[in-house]
Amino acid sequence: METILKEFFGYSTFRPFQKEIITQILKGKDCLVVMATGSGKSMCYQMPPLITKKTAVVISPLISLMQDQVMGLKQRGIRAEFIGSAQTDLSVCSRAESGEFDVLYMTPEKACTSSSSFWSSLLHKGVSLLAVDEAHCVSEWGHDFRPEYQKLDTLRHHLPKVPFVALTATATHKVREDILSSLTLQDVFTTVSSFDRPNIYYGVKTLNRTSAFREELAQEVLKDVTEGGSTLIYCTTVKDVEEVTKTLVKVGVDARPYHAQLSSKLRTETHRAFLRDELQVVVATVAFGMGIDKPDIRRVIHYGCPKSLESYYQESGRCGRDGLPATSWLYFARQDFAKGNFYAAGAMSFERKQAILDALSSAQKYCVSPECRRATLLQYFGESIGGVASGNWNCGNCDNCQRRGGLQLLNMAEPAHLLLTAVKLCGGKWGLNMPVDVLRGSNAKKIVENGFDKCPVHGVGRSRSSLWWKAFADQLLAEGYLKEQRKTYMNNSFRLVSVAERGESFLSSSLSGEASLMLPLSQEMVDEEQKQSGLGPELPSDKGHASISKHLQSLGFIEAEIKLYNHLLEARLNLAKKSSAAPYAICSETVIQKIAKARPSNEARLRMIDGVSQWLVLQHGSEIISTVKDFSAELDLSLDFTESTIQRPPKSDQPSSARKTDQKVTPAKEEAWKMWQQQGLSISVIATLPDRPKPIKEETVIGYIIECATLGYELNWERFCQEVKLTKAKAGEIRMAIEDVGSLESLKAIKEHLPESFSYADIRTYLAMESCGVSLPDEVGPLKMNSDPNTAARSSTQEPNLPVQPSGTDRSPLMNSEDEGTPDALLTTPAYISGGSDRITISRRKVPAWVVQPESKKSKVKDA
Ligand SMILES: Nc1ncnc2c1ncn2[C@@H]1O[C@H](COP(=O)(O)OP(=O)(O)OP(=O)(O)O)[C@@H](O)[C@H]1O
Repeated sequence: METILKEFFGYSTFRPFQKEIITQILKGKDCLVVMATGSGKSMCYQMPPLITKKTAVVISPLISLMQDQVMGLKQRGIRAEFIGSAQTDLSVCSRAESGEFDVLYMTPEKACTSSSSFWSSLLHKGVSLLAVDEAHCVSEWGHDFRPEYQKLDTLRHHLPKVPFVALTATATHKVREDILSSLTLQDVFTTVSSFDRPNIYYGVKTLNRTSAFREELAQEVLKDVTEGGSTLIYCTTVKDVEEVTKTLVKVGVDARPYHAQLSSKLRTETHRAFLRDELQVVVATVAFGMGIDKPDIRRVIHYGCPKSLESYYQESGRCGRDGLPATSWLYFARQDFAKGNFYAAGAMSFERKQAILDALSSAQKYCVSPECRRATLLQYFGESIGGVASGNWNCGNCDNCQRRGGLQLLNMAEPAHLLLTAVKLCGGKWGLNMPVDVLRGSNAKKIVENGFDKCPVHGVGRSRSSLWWKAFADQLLAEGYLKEQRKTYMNNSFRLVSVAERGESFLSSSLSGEASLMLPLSQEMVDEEQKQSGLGPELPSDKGHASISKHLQSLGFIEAEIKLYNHLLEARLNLAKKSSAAPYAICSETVIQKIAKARPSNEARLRMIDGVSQWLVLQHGSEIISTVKDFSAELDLSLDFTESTIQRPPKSDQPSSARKTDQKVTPAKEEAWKMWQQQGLSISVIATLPDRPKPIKEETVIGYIIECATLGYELNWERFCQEVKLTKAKAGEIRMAIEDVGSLESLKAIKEHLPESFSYADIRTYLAMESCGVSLPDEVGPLKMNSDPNTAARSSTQEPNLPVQPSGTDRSPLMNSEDEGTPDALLTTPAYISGGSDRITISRRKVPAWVVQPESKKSKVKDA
C-alpha cells in the first residue's frame, strides 16, 4: 500500500484512518466514512482499485466535481473517467464495461438508470467498490438533500458482494443513521474523525448591502489577492453575486461571477479558468458549492449568512484543503436570518420544513455567538472539545479568540433588565422587532395601537441601535434568559419571543438592585458600538489573512527560498498549461515548498520528497530540476539541502543507517559494499585485497555492490558510473539493444547485440540504476523520460528513452504487471522495461537474479 501511495500519490505516509478504511474495503466490508473536508477521504476509494485492479465506481452529485477529480487522477497516471450528461466521449460507457478504468465516476441518475447488462459486464471485469461521495445527500436532514440519492440502494442488486462505501464531511447523528439505512449498509466499518480544520481561521462580521460597504470589502479582497492564491466568495442571491463582482472588478480584482442564470458555457469557462489559476476570484451562489475541488483556495468569504451550519462548514471547508493557512470570513446581515420561510417554501414535508428552519437557526447562532467559532462548529457536529465549555475554549485561530482582550466579560445587567422588561410587556405574542422598537421609542402604528408607547421602558434604549439590541437579544437567547417559540401562520413560520424562567428570576433579583449579569460583547455589538462612535464597522485587516510568505517564514524559509518557491510556482503554471491541467493537479503547493527547501539536483533526490509521485518525476522531473538548478544558482542557494522535509521512501525506518532494506545480503557482499561506498576503495582494489586468500574478479565485486544497491543500500551512483565507465551514449545503446532483444531474460543476448566494448558490468549497472529509479549523473547526461504516451513507439532517430508512460488504453505501470505478483511482491520491484520491438511498456518485475550475479552463475539462481 505504501508503495502505491508513493508511486501514484507521492506520499510516504497515510493520513489517519486511510489505511484502516482501505484495508476494510479490501476485506469486502461496507464502510461509513465521516471525515473532515480535506482530510483525504478520496484516497480511501482511489487506492483499492489500484491494488485489486478492479474498477471503483464512485457516485458523485456534481459533474464539475467529477471532472476535477478525473483530471487530477489522470495527472497521477490513474485511469479515470466519468459518465454523466456532460460526457462527450461516447466510447466511455463501453470502455468502462470492459474494465478499462481504475476509477469510474457516475452521477446518481446515471447509476440508477444504467442497464443491467452494463452492470453485469462491469461486474464480470471486476468492481472493487461502490463509493457514494457526499453521502449526506441521501438524507432529508442533510443540507444538500438529493432525492435521487435515495434510490442508490437499488445498485445492491446489480453489485452483489461489492463493498459500499459512503463518504461525507458533514453528517450529524441523524444524517448518519439515514445514510446507513438508505444505502442498506451492512456490518459497517464506521470512521468518524475530527471535524476540526486547524489551518482555517474563522471570522464573522456584519454586513450592510451598500455600495460603500462593498467597496471597502473589495479593497480588502484586493489586498488579499496580491498575496497570491485563489478566493471564493459565496453569495446567497444572484443580485449579490453581480453587485459584488462588479465592485471587485472596479477596484481591479480579477473576478468573475458564477450562478445558475449564466450560460453553462460561461460557467464552465469560469470554472476552468479558476482551476487553472487564470482567474483569482470567483463570486458564486452556492450552486458552485460542492462542485469545486481546488485544494489551494486561500480564502472563502460568505457574503450573507449561509442556510445552515452544515453548508457553511462544507463551503468554508473548500479553502485550505492543501493544509496550508487559509481564512474563512462570514459576513451576515440580520435580514439574512429572516429567510427561513423562503428557503422552506419548497419543502415537501413538515419535517423537511422544520429541518430547514432549524438549520438556519443554527447558522444564525453561529453568527451571533461571542464564543470560539471552532468550538461552536465542532460541538454542532457532536464533537467533544475536551469537556471545556465553548465559552472558555480558546482555539487562538478565530476572530472571537483573537479579539483584543479575548472574551472580556461586562456587567450587562442594566440593558438586560430593560430588554427583558420590554419583552415581558409584549406578552410573548411578538417577534424581537416589537420589544426593540419599544425600547428605541418608536411610535409606529402597531406600538401605539397596543399602548406600548405608554409603558415605562418606551424610548429608554434609544442610545443604542436596533441592531445592537437584537445582537444583545441573541446573547440572552443563547444564555437562556429569553426563549423563542415557532408559530406558523398562513404557511409562514414566525418566531415569537418571551422571557424564560432564568430571565424571570433575573428580573426579580434585579428589582432588588442586586443583580449582575456578566456577558461578553459579541462582534456584532462591538461593530455597532464602533459605528455609533463614528468609526464604522471594522473590516478584517491585519488578522485572519492567509499569508503564505509569512507561513513560509514561520517554517524557517529565508528570502531567497521564498523567491525560489515563487519561481517554482510559475514553472508549475507553465507545466500545467502545457499539459492542459490545473496547476494543483501537477503537484500541490506543499510539495513545491518542500522542493524549494530541499532543492534536489537530480531525479532520485526529487523522488525522495514527500508528495512527489513517480508520475510527477516521469512527466516533469527534468523541468522541475532545471528550474531548481537555474534559480538556486541565481539566488545563491546550495542544492540538495537535507532536512526533515525530505522523507525516505516507504520502509526506510533506519534513518541514519546507509542501509534501507530489511533484506539480507551475505557478509562478503556487505563487506564489498562497505569498502566501496563507505571507505572509498576502488573496485579493483577490493577485488585484489592482499588479505584475500585468492583475488576475486572485479565483475564479482561489481555484482556484489549492485546487489546491495538494488536492495536499498545507499550508493554513490555518480562515482560508480565513472568507475564502470557507463556513459549516456552507452546507456542509450544498451537501451536499444534491450528493445531489439525484446526481453530481459538473457543478459548474454543483450550483450551480443552490443559492440565488443560493452561489458556485462555496463549492462548490469544500467539495469540496476533503472530498477532503483536513479537517473544517470549529470556529466553522463540525464536519461530522458518520454512523457507522451503516444510517442512511445521507438524510432531509431530518437534519443533513446527510458521508462515510457503507458498509453491511454494501457494499464498504469503497476496495473500492467506481467508477473502478476501479489501487491506485496511489488513493494521492492521498481520499474522495469519489457515489451516488443515497436512498443515499450513498463512492467514491474522482480529484479532478475542475473542483474546482480555474474553471468556464469545465472542458471543456478532462481528468479527472485
Ligand atoms: N496520505 C496523504 N498524505 C498527504 N496528503 C494527502 C494524503 N491523502 C490525501 N492527501 C491530500 O489531501 C488533500 C485533500 O484530500 P481529498 O480531496 O481526498 O479530501 P476530502 O476528504 O475528499 O475532502 P472534501 O470533503 O473536501 O472533498 C488532497 O490534496 C490530497 O492529495
